[in-house]
Amino acid sequence: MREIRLLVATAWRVDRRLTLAMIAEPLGNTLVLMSGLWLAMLTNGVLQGDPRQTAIGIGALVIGAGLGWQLDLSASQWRMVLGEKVAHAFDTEIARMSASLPTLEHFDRAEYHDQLELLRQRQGQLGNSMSALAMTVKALAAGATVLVLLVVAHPAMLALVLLALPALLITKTQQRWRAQGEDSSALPGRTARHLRTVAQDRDAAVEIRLFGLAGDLERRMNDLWREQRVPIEAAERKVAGASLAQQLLYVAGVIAAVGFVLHQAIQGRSAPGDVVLAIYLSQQVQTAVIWPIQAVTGFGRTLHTVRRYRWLVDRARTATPTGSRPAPTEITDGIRLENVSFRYPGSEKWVLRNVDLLIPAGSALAVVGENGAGKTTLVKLLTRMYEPTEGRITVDGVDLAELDLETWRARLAATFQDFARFEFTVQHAVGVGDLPHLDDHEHVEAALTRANAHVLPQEAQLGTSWGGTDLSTGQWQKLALARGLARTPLIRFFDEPTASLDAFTEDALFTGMARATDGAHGMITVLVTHRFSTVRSSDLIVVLADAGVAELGSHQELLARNGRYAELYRSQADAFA
Ligand SMILES: Nc1ncnc2c1ncn2[C@@H]1O[C@H](COP(=O)(O)OP(=O)(O)OP(=O)(O)O)[C@@H](O)[C@H]1O
Repeated sequence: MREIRLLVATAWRVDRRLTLAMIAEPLGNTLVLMSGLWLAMLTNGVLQGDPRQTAIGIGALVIGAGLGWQLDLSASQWRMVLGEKVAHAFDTEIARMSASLPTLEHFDRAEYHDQLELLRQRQGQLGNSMSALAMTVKALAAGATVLVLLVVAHPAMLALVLLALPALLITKTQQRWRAQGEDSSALPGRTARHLRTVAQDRDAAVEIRLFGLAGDLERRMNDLWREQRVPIEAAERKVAGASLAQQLLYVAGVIAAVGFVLHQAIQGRSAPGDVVLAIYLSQQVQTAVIWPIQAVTGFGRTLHTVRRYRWLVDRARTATPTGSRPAPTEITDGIRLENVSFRYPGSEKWVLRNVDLLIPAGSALAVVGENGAGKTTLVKLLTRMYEPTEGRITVDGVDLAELDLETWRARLAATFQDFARFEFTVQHAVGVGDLPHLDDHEHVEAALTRANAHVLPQEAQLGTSWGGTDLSTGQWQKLALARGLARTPLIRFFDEPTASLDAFTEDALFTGMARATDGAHGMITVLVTHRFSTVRSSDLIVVLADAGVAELGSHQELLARNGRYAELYRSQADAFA
C-alpha cells in the first residue's frame, strides 16, 4: 500500500491533470465492454419485435462504445506521457539520493550495490509503474464489468470465475520464481556491468591494451552473462510451463460454459440475447479473468522495484544522523582525535586504533606513512565521509558528530589524488569548488592563478564527447587543485594532490599557496603525501604505521629522533641525490 501511495504521490507531483485523467481509461474500457449488453438488447428487441428495446440497443451501442473507445484511446496516450514524466522523476530522484547519502559507508556494503544494481536493471519498470497501476485499475474494472455481464447472461457462467483461483495461485508462484531468479542474478549482473565499465574506461584503456586483456575481459563477461541468465531462464521455463497449464484449463472452462448457455437457449430457458451475450463474453472472459490477475501480478513485480526504490529512500532518510549544531567559523584551539579507532564497514581490520592526536589551529600538518597506513582514511574521518568506529574527533572541544554535516563540509576544501573530471566549462569545473561563486569569473581566475592551472580559457568546454577539449592527467589535476583552492575553508586537505605533477611543483604549490592563508580563522592545512621534500615545511608531521601514530613532530625533531621518519626521509633524499 505504501508503494502505491508513493507512486500516486509521485505522479500527482509530476502532473496533476494527467494523473486525474488516468480515470478515463478504465471508464472508457468499461463502456466498450458494456457493448455485449447492448448487443443482447438489440438482438432481443429485433427478435421480439420491440422497437423501444431495439432503439435503446442501437443508441447505447453507438454512443457508449464510440465514446468509450475514444476515451480509452486518448487516455492510453496520456498514460504514456505520464509514464515518461514519472520515469524522469524517479531517475533524477535516484541519482539525487545516491549522490546525497551523507557518508560513503554505503559504498562498502554489498547489500547497497545489489539493491542498486537491481534498481538500475529495472529502472524502466519504475517509469512504467504509473502505467502499470492505471492498467491494473483498468483490468480490475474490466473484470468487474464482465462478471456482472456473466450474471446477466446466466449465473451458471460464473463458474468460470472458479478458474481464476488456480490461475491466481499459478501467477503468484510465477511471481515468486521470477523474483528468486532476479535476486540470484544480481551479483553476476553487477560484476558484468563493472567489467563493461572497465572495458570502456579511459583510465584502464592503456593497461587493457598493454596486457592484451580485451579477450580475457570478453570471456569473463560472457561467463558472467551465462551465470546471470541461468537462474532467470530456469525461472522463465517454470513460468512458461505453468502458464500453458493455466491456459488449457481456462479454454476448457470457456467451452463448457458457452455450451451450457447454448443448451439452455435450445431448451427455451434463456432469451436469444443471452446467447449473443454469452458468445460475446466468451471473447471477453479471458480478459475478465486472466487480465486482472496478470495485471495485478505484473503490478506486484513493479511494486517489487518500487520497494527497492523505497529501500533507497529509507536508506537516504535514515543514513547517519548529521548533527544539528552549526559548524564554527573559526578554529581557536584545534582539532583533536580522542582515542579514535576505525575499521571500514564489513571489515574486521582496524585501520586506526586508539589514536590520540591534536592538530593545532593555524597549523600545517603533513601525514606520511607507507601504502595502506591509513592516511586517506584519516582525511575521510575528518571530512566525515565515515564516522569513527570508536572514540571521537572534536573541533575546539565540540564533537564533529554534533555538527550539522552540511555546514561542516562547507568549511572544508580538498584536492584528492582520485579527483573528479567534471566535463563542464573550465569556469564551472573549477567554480563547483565554491558554488556561490560558480559563475564568478574573477573568483575562478584567482583560483586558477593560485593553482597555476591556466590550461585553457575559462569559457572552454572540457571533454571531447561534448565537442570540447580533453586534458592530460596533469592538467586535469591542476584544475582539481584550482577547484580545491576556490573556497576559503577552515581545513584544506591535499591528499596526494599532485601525484601527476613533479616534486618541485608540489613543493612550490604547497608552501607557496596552501600556506598563504595560514592562521586566518585558525585554518588548518592537512597534506597527505609520499614526497618528503614537501613534507619538510609543515609545522607538524605525523607518521602513521601499525594502525596508529608512530611518530609526531616537526621535520627537525623527527630527523633528530632518527626513527622511522628519518629513515624514510633519508632513503628518498638518497634516491634523488
Ligand atoms: N572502503 C574500504 N573498505 C575496506 N578497507 C578499506 C577501504 N578503503 C581503504 N581500506 C583499507 O584501509 C587501509 C588504509 O587505507 P588508506 O587508503 O587510508 O591508506 P593510505 O595510507 O592512504 O594508503 P596510500 O598511501 O596507498 O594511499 C588499507 O589497508 C586499505 O586496504
